[in-house]
Amino acid sequence: MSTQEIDVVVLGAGPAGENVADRVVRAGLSVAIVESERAGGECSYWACIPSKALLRPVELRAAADRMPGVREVLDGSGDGSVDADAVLARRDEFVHHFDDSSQADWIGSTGALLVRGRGRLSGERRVEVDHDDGTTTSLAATRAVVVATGSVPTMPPVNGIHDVGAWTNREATGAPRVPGSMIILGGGAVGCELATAWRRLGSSVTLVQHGERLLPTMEPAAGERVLSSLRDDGVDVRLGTSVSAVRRDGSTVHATLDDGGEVTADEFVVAAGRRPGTRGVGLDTVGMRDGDVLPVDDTTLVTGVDGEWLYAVGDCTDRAKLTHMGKYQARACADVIVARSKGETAMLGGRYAKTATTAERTAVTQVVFTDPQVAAVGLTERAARDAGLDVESVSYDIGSTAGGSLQADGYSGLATIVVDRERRVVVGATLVGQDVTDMLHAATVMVVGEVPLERLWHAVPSFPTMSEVWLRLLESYGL
Ligand SMILES: Cc1cc2nc3c(=O)[nH]c(=O)nc-3n(C[C@H](O)[C@H](O)[C@H](O)COP(=O)(O)OP(=O)(O)OC[C@H]3O[C@@H](n4cnc5c(N)ncnc54)[C@H](O)[C@@H]3O)c2cc1C
Ligand SMILES: NC(=O)c1ccc[n+]([C@@H]2O[C@H](COP(=O)([O-])OP(=O)(O)OC[C@H]3O[C@@H](n4cnc5c(N)ncnc54)[C@H](O)[C@@H]3O)[C@@H](O)[C@H]2O)c1
Repeated sequence: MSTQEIDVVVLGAGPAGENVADRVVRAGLSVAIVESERAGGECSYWACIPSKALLRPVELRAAADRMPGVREVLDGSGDGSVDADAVLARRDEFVHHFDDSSQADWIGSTGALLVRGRGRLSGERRVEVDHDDGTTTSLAATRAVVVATGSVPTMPPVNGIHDVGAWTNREATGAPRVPGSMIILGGGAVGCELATAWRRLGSSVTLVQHGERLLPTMEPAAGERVLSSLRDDGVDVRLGTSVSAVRRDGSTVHATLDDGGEVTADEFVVAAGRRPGTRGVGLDTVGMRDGDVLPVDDTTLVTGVDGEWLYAVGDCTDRAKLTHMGKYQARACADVIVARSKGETAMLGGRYAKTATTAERTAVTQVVFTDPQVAAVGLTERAARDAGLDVESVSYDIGSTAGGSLQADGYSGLATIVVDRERRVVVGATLVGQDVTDMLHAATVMVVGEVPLERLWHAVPSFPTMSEVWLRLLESYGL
């Protein structure tokens, strides 16, 4: 078997891997990117894109129902209904009917070489790719190997879970028709978004979350408001319990809850978190354990492996498992590889060097597309206190701004900032409400820029927009 030499080999053509490849090629290095399923990764076909394609129509319909003069001309029903078949058809367009040729063409257009097959490390700077036809390609990376193999769903220890045809995010975002009913296990972002979408598309939904809160890593108000909205929609939310056993009896799944109760449905959906997709990736050939998280430093270099040649980006690092954060890591990773290849290592230092993933620790951003939406950046009050910061948080009702009251009748929303009292800067912000997603970036700039409150005072929000809430928050803090 001959070995092909190439500067950089990337394992996995999800959003993180693709972005490393694109940026490294643009800097003049040669790149092979290995993909075992579809170019574009989980995000494009079974995660971000199809879920948002399901959510946007039901969100828009709910917004229209909050707007007199619009709701009356829709269909007169005012019941929040949408044409589910049309929604599913549009979802199918967004995932290109699972055809990845346009993504593959894009990779080709960057100048990177797309290698179809399952890649695995086979020692220092070596990668072997097993193809479907039984052949193997051997690659030698002269500069670097980047692992970007994403994540896979966690299957909790529930008796019978492997025998009931449980759905993961794949079946749950790709369902060809609206299921009559479903039980969703897990009340994180996946569980809450799927419950919102499928309930409003017509399914009966039971959501089981073992903690006392939905969206437990976010500010408490986020989970509380999403809980209240899901219950108003008719979702049966069970908090503080889990499923101990499941069994399928014909078309019905029976789930036994920890408290002894039983719920039944057509489908059982697992949304209980994700673990790094590193099984069979050959980590054992470079001194790590197969299936482990890939620990990285702030420059995305894998720690504990000598020679500065192995990097990891995206979900497989088990940091913030979000597409945009994976792409942020990817940009840093590419620039680090290029800098090392040119011997320009002096530029690698510094908290705000382009090659540092500082925001991973201080300014992770996330939008959960429930109704209300939740948009958050940086630290929650609790996380800030746990980090030893002296903080105070203030909240303001977005519906009390003129922009909020114009946005929808009875607009309900809450904005919260977490202020570092000593430095007088915002270290975290959370917005909960209709149409708040695009307000997040203002908060992100505040947090990353560490803009002092006294300077923020001069960032005058336009009237009448919901951004006036930023001014009201400063006033509430005492400015
Ligand atoms: C239902 C759902 C909704 C989500 N919604 C959002 C959202 O709205 N916004 C957001 O920011 N994030 C969202 N996420 C998270 C987001 O999908 C992930 O953070 C993102 O896909 C991670 O990108 P990645 O490139 O690290 O991995 P992936 O997208 O998982 O891509 C990894 C790629 O590597 C390939 N691969 C794996 N092993 C090998 C191998 N050995 N050889 C070759 N190729 C291999 C895989 O086939 C895959 O194509 C959502 C997740 C889920 C489950
Ligand atoms: N819009 C977005 O940004 C978006 C949307 C979906 C997913 N994602 C990302 O994808 C990743 C995976 O999301 P997720 O929601 O699957 O994971 P998660 O870890 O965020 O949430 C899983 C939830 O399931 C609960 N849980 C775990 N085991 C359970 C059990 N046995 N019984 C009952 N509840 C149980 C946990 O308490 C937790 O609340 C996350 O990192 C998330 O941020 C992002």
